[in-house]
Amino acid sequence: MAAEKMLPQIFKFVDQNVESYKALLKEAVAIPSVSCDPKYRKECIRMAHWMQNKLKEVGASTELRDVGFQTIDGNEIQLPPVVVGSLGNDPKKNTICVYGHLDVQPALKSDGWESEPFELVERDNKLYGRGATDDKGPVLGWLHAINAYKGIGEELPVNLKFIFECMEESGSEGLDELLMEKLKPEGFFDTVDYVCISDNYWLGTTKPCITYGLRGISYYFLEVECAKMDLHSGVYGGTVHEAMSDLIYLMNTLVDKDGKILITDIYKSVAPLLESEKKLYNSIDFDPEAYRKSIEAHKLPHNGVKEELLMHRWRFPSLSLHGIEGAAFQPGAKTVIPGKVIGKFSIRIVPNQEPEEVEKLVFDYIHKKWAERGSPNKMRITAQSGRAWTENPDHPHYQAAARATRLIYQTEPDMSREGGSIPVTITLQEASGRNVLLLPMGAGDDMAHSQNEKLNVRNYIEGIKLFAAYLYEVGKLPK
Ligand SMILES: NCC(=O)N[C@@H](Cc1c[nH]cn1)C(=O)O
Ligand SMILES: [Zn+2]
Ligand SMILES: [Zn+2]
Repeated sequence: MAAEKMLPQIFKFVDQNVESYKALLKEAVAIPSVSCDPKYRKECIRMAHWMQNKLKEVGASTELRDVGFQTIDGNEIQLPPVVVGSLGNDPKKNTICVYGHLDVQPALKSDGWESEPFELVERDNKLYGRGATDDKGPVLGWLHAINAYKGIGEELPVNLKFIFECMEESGSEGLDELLMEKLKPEGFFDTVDYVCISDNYWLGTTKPCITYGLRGISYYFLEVECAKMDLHSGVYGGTVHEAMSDLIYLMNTLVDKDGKILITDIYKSVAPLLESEKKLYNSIDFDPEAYRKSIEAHKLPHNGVKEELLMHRWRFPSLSLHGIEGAAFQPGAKTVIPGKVIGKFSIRIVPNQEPEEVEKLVFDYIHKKWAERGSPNKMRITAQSGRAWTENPDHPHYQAAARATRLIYQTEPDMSREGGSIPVTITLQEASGRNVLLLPMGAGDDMAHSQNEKLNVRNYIEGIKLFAAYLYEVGKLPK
């Protein structure tokens, strides 16, 4: 069927099935697949099985690939399997490899959610729930787009390959090895022509974008131990070198009040800013004041200048302090000296910083500061890292995605980069040797990782249409 007829029929089909799309997202959100907490590991495994069944229902052949174990505090814990699948193998059609993740960040109602985080609730045309936008909604979007072709009795315009994991929020453990040491030698990528990931967001709330860069992440666990147990501060205070004081000292040496990272030589390998690149930021649709208001921040750094803010989000590294395990974080005046505390911080790394080089700089710096501190306590630092990624946005693949976006949103998408990280992106680029593209579904105010994460009904539904149109446009690219 010609495009002029087929796509409108698909869009109509999507509009007629909105309630079933919401119901499926509700089912997915109800599985608390929190990957960072071993307590929820069974749920991550359940999530992988759930996804495998959903893929089977759309006709894909699938398998669950074992990626082994993770060591936490000396204990081996089973990693969730990776869902690998394929749908169609017509040699005349292009093949797209779609990646997404079904694990989520932790969430408790008591963190400040207005409703239960693992119960999808609709308020004001927004679907609230942990994972709604990151990344369960977009992953389900692919299933719905495939189903829409089936629903109107049309063949898919492309072959599809799928990689869905349940450990992305925790460093994608085991996935790189699966891709490079198993799937690639087995020939999984031999037929892949394009790679597409929908796991990021628009820059703002109205204008769609297509994304060609991600920062990497280098995440640190900084542990200080002063005693084998927690101690009464009235009984022991004044008689021990406290772990928490040491940790706060170390953490306070990392970054200044304006966000400048204080680690020696950390900026040395950051790619220099080219004159041609500077111009790109100018044309991006980004309103610093609306951004400030959306997070209710008092003042933005870099004097709130749009270009500076975008550069510090996309192409310069940033260091964030995340929290302290073992600290008394609950309400109330707990008078304890923690025996062991683990400080958590991360650096979003950028081209041309390599994780190994950054880790070495951080370890050397922390050991130097520790020596200066002269504490008798035990200190240990460990890291897990993923690389930054950039792609060529002038590729026909990006032009196809731009055509699909224009069709759905009647506007030219911004070509954006993203401050967040999806560690496997660069591995997919290397494993396939193909152009990789990020096609976001959600809006910039979706509050992924935060309280009251949501996905606008409009973004979900138009996003499904966008995926269907993208499949069509890539189907038209020369083989
Ligand atoms: N939507 C992508 C995303 O949120 N990725 C995480 C990845 C992560 C978390 N911990 C280590 N890596 C991110 O925080 O960017
Ligand atoms: Zn994500
Ligand atoms: Zn995330």
